[in-house]
Amino acid sequence: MVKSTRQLTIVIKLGTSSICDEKTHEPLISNLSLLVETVVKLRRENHRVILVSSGAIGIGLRKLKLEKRPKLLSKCQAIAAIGQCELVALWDKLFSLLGQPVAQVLLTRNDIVDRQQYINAANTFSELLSMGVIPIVNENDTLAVSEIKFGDNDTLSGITAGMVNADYLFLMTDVDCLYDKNPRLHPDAKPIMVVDDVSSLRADVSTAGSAVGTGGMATKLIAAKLATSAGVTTIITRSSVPSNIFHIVNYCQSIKSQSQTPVRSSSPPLPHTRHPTATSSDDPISTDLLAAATKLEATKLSPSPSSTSLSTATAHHTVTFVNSPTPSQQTQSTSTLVGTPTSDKTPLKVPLHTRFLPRTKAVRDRHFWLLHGLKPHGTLYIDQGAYNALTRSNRAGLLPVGVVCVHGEFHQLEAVSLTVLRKIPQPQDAGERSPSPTLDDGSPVRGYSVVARDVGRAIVNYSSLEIQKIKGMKSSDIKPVLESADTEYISHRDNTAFFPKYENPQGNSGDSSKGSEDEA
Ligand SMILES: Nc1ncnc2c1ncn2[C@@H]1O[C@H](COP(=O)(O)OP(=O)(O)O)[C@@H](O)[C@H]1O
Ligand SMILES: N[C@@H](CCC(=O)OP(=O)(O)O)C(=O)O
Repeated sequence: MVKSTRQLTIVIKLGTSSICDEKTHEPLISNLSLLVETVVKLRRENHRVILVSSGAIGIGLRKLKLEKRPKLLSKCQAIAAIGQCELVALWDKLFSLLGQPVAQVLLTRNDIVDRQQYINAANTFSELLSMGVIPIVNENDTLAVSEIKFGDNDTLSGITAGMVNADYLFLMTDVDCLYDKNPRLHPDAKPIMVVDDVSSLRADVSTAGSAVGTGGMATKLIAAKLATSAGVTTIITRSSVPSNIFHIVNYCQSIKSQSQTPVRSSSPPLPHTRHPTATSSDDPISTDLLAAATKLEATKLSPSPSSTSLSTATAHHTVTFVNSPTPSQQTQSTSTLVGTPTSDKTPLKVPLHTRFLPRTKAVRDRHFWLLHGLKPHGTLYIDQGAYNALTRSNRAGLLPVGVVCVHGEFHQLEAVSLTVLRKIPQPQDAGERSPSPTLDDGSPVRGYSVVARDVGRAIVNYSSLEIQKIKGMKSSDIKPVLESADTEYISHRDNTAFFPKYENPQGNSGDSSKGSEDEA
């Protein structure tokens, strides 16, 4: 049972490797049944659950008695169509045995690029959840070609979790957690228990996973980054013991409630992970991470004044409670429950998992959609003045004067990525020798250097061709140059959004703005 006084929204993503056998592609009926039991228990406790289920292609392969995925896209799409039918029938059958209604939701990226359709999808989820139904989500593989594909269900689950403002996203897979390297290839891989910021994580996720899975760990990290930015606690854990979800949620909830209360100065030093080998059993493992994690989250809840600025922007610290266990710890770890006492002095029993901490300042609703629902069709390179104007507390829109360079071809009302450039100061004295500005850092313009790439998104009011003509100009020049000017803004402030790391750089009041920001 989940010890939460309020209703939680939990998104559970199950990868292909957890749904069907890697070689035979036979459905893993016992796994699926256990998951169904867990989800139904959560429902009976009044929590809201969404299942993101992969497996259409795997199940389709088995139905057609094919050994592996064909290379041809249209063949894969046909197989997915066959498999999806069987997959949802299987889920429906299992949930029906326990009287739980389900609904199928198939999405492509294109479906959520349009704001109204995004809202429609969010409203449908909301209705289904309030009816007590379990939405079962998959990518609509039959329609999705590369340009309009999420590409993997990890990303889709991250977007779904953000869309419904979930409390938890569980990425259930065939390993216990994230390791510092692939445990299938490296038996000495070390588990990573808590991640504060995915961007600064040091783990090798470059190697592929199971034969049936799509993205391996790399796409799980993308999903974790996406979901945590929306305030969703994200967990990677093994799928074969779904009831672990209860232990993990209880553990996280108790950390949350403890982090609201002052941390005692007698908190023990940061403990080490206790885990025998990289490829562990399914037994729940207890750790004594609670106090340390509580301490960490208390720090997050009352952060010290930030010293982050754009030019010096560094990622938050990453906490990876990683340690090579000594042989004595190895023996101890599987058998002893060493939870740090909670307020009621009960040790907590926690199965192995990786927990990605949610951002305290969550990106929600329209901003989440701008950053993650849209697909950028090009890049606008803006100067630092424009960046300051767009991110200060009384945010401005983007004017032509702040745009230095345009890359890609796009139409009006399409989305672009934003990159910030800085002008390299030139020596006053012409005789003074200084390094001539170069394009070494990948800057598209001589005399400028790149401060930060892909800091945010903007929906533009002018096409790339039009912006090429008016970039660097005053707004009053738009009409003479383009012969018409619907708006002075290249992008309205409601149509721009910045990733959390770049959202509010310190000292960016906009007061000292010059040039573009004067106008903005
Ligand atoms: N650093 C890592 N830590 C854990 N697993 C990793 C890591 N790097 C690669 N992997 C691989 O990722 C796999 C899980 O991804 P994947 O096969 O796509 O699963 P799913 O079908 O559940 O999405 C694991 O089986 C593992 O082999
Ligand atoms: N939509 C595809 C799954 C794609 C996918 O992301 O698979 P996985 O990496 O196993 O979660 C299918 O249903 O087969």
